[in-house]
Amino acid sequence: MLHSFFKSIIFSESRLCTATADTNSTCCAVKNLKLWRSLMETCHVHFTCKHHPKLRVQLLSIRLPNLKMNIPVVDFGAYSLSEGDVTDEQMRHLSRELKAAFTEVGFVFLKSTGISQEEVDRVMDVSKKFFLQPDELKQPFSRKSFANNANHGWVSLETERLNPRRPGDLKEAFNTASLHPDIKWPSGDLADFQEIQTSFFLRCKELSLRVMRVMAHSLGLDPEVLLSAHRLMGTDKNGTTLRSLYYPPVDSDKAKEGQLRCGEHSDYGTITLLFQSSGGLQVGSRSGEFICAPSIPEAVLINIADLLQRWTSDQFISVVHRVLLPPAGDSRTRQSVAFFVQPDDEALITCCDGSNKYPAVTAGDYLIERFSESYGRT
Ligand SMILES: O=C(O)CCC(=O)C(=O)O
Ligand SMILES: [Fe+2]
Repeated sequence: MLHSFFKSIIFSESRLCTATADTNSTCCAVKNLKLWRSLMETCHVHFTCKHHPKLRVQLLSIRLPNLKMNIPVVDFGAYSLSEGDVTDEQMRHLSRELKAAFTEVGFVFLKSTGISQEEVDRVMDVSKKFFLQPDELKQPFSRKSFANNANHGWVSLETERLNPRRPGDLKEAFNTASLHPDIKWPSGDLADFQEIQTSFFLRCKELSLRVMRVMAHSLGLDPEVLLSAHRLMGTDKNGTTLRSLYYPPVDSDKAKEGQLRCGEHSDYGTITLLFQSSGGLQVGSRSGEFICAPSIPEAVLINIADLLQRWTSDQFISVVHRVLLPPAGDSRTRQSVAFFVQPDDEALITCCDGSNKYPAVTAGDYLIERFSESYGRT
């Protein structure tokens, strides 16, 4: 029976679906997952099997309760920061892999990027040293206290709500958003803070430019469409930010109702590069369920952010993610380092397929709007 045929597919994909057909027959089609996915995303579709052209199936109601989603792992060795340019064949291969990840999952682990674990550890160690100081010593570096860049600096515990419907996130952050020579940096025991943050920022910037080149290729675009909108990373005319995050031990009795380490959100800009000290990140599936993302040593987790989703007219998807509180009694801390790639403030983001699916917006205005949601309109 066609109905039971659907059921068997449904269970093998961990999805539920109700289907009816206008004829009774068995069918061997829909083996192609890609085709199946696009069917699943559209309600009330009619489907004709290529092996049984007379068979017409109508899917009536569709539920996607448990998409078993894996974040793909892609070897970026051919275009790692220690290599020169890629060959055409390597570019085609990487483009195919990144495109599949960014259109289907929105996240990818990149291995062999050229950024070493030692470099990541150095940023985490110096950041932790900063966070473990008393608040009075961190206060002079607070976000909003830097004249030339409103996003640069320290964000104290519970200040940001990445999900504005929840209490403030149980995390601290330090945003390196400006590399301007006038910026005041921690000194004394933290004399190497500036050098470590700055050099890591520049490494992430180089990797991002390479990833954007591959992404443009995968979309059949001139690489300049993306690259020319990211000329000013590291200046005060571009919102790109290297953010060190510190999640202190949590006393679950004291946490507020609904409070998380990092509330549900999608990122704002182009892409985000994420380095994690341990697991804890959860990524939303299309069904709305959250799946735990592993922490893979030496791999960089890269995700699509909202402006790039608009830019690509939803070809690349920006996916919601969060960090839960640790289980009761688990007093471990967590650290991560995120590099948020943002287009130049003045860059006008229009749909790259020429459609008007989203109105044009300048990257700077868009970012200010998103900050006002997560930090409150003050
Ligand atoms: O700490 C993490 O792993 C995730 C942080 C995050 O998603 C963010 O700050 O946007
Ligand atoms: Fe995020």
